[in-house]
Amino acid sequence: MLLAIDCGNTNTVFSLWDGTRFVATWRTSTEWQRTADQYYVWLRTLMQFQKLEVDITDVIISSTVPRVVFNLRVFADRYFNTRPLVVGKPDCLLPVDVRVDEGTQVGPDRLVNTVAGFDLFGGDLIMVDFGTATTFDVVDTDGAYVGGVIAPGVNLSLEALHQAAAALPHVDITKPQSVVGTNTVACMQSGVFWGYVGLVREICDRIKAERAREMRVISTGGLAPLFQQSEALFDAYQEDLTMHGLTVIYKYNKEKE
Ligand SMILES: Nc1ncnc2c1ncn2[C@@H]1O[C@H](COP(=O)(O)OP(=O)(O)O)[C@@H](O)[C@H]1O
Ligand SMILES: CC(C)(COP(=O)(O)O)[C@@H](O)C(=O)NCCC(=O)O
Ligand SMILES: [K+]
Repeated sequence: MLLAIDCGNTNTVFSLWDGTRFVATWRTSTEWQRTADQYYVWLRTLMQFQKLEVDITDVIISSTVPRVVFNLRVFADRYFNTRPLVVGKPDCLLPVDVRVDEGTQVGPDRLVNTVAGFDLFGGDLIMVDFGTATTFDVVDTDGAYVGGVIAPGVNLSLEALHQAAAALPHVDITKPQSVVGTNTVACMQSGVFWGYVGLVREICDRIKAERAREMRVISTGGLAPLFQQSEALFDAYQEDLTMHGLTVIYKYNKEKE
């Protein structure tokens, strides 16, 4: 059984994959101080709770936080006696090219999203991932990652307003009833929600114009449905995109062994 770990700047997702489907998925906050033993106790408890008696033989990791990788490697080695595949490291092969400026360390999550997108939808894609940051990954006709865009995340934008302005409260994002807010919370939600709708539309239009071709826009991440519902910004929404990409990369490396 494969354990796939997707570590973002806010949350880390663990999924068990039996070769055809995900049998379980758990989420924890990302903390680089967490030790291998802590991961194991946490995972073991959840597996017992779901009465999952499975043998984990392989581990693959994608992490946008370099510091957590050390403890996750120890975790894989100590408890599952396996050397994990770590996306972005030279010994983890990718089924697609990466065409960016020399020396650029592309976020592994963006590489994984590219692989997943190409596998599910083919080439000429814009993958939009609503994480801590909102990333746009441009997938070429042949599946290559050719760059993209990084924007502040939805919650990060709201949090920045709260942090920087004494009179602005902590606010959760929802779709506002109208553009003109008649209270502070509504004003903040409007700024971020409609600002984001504009941001996504403008960036996608400009990418398509710059590349002079039609491209499909695929969204992922917890907040993607909020924008999809009203504004039809995306051609498709794919919930477990990053996890899917991890399984594709795992299979590719197994075949190459
Ligand atoms: N389903 C959801 N509804 C609302 N907020 C969400 C949902 N999923 C994630 N978030 C929020 O979106 C932000 C990014 O989360 P996540 O996608 O896990 O980021 P990352 O991959 O960077 O760790 C966080 O602030 C998180 O609390
Ligand atoms: C842009 C990101 C912070 C997004 O991370 P996330 O929101 O998923 O935690 C991450 O992909 C990253 O650190 N990238 C490195 C720079 C680059 O991709 O060019
Ligand atoms: K992510």
